Amino acid sequence: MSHTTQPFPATVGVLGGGRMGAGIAHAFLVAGAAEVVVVDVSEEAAQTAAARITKDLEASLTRGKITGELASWSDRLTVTSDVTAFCRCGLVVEAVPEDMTLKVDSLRRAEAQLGPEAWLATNTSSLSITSLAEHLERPERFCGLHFFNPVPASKLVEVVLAERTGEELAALSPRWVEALGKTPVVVKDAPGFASSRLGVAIGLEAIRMVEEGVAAPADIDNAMVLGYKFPIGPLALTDIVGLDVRLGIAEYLQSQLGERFAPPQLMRDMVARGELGKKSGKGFYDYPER
Ligand SMILES: NC(=O)c1ccc[n+]([C@@H]2O[C@H](COP(=O)([O-])OP(=O)(O)OC[C@H]3O[C@@H](n4cnc5c(N)ncnc54)[C@H](O)[C@@H]3O)[C@@H](O)[C@H]2O)c1
Repeated sequence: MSHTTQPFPATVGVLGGGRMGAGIAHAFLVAGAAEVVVVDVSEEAAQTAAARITKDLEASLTRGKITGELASWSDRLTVTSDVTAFCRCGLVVEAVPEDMTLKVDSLRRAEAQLGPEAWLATNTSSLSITSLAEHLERPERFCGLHFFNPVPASKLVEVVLAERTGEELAALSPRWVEALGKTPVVVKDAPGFASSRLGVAIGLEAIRMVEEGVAAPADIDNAMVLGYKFPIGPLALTDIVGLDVRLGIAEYLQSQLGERFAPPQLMRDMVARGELGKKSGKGFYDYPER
């Protein structure tokens, strides 16, 4: 697939090559970006990110989602700890951990490398895009692109428009999402956007039900899957997202929307014990083979 047919910039940057960043890099590569530049915090983290993206590409090849030699994809991928590599990007998507101070610092460092015509986006799950934009030089060129996990298999991307997001970007960004083969949902910047607010509320209530001994995790999940046609139960989904990630989002929503988002003690205890869900091998369920 040629990048020239795509509405997104030919060279796309991703800041933070963790679970989401690697998936976002994979999505732009597969959709035909001429180059994807991933920047992580250290050389070691960059190597881990490169291995993660290569593994995703191999999986897509094995499943027949993409065809050709691995090299034809990996040759268009640059992974580095040097943020100046963003200077050739027309769009950078930030995907560092969910921490306001870290996000502001990271976005400012990325923006400083970009040309005046380049676009900047954040993959934050819950932080205010309008508040993040206050720290940027060009807030009109900044929006939220909220990808879902796992990125290759997820069809949804929330396009979050902040108060100062410009009209040009508001018109362009949903077209980028469509070019990735995904469906854009355009939302106004509000705590939790359209998805996390409701998804986290259901997840927290399910955890409170485990805490109160109402039912076992599998029974709570089955009630929603079989009774309400959820594709996956709220506790299994919390395991996939990561309890630590969800705890951070819940704390933020609590601060913005009130006590109904207060994280249950069980959730705090599990995070403190390192039971983070699928990625740690244990959450509400056990994952012997990660
Ligand atoms: N995990 C999910 O299900 C999910 C879904 C949607 C959105 N998000 C959001 O995506 C973002 C990333 O989440 P994740 O699950 O990929 O986290 P993660 O911990 O897997 O990855 C974060 C990456 O950022 C890197 N990093 C840390 N500090 C950095 C810095 N200063 N500069 C560059 N890189 C740095 C880390 O080394 C790591 O590779 C968060 O904002 C999260 O809320 C997560």
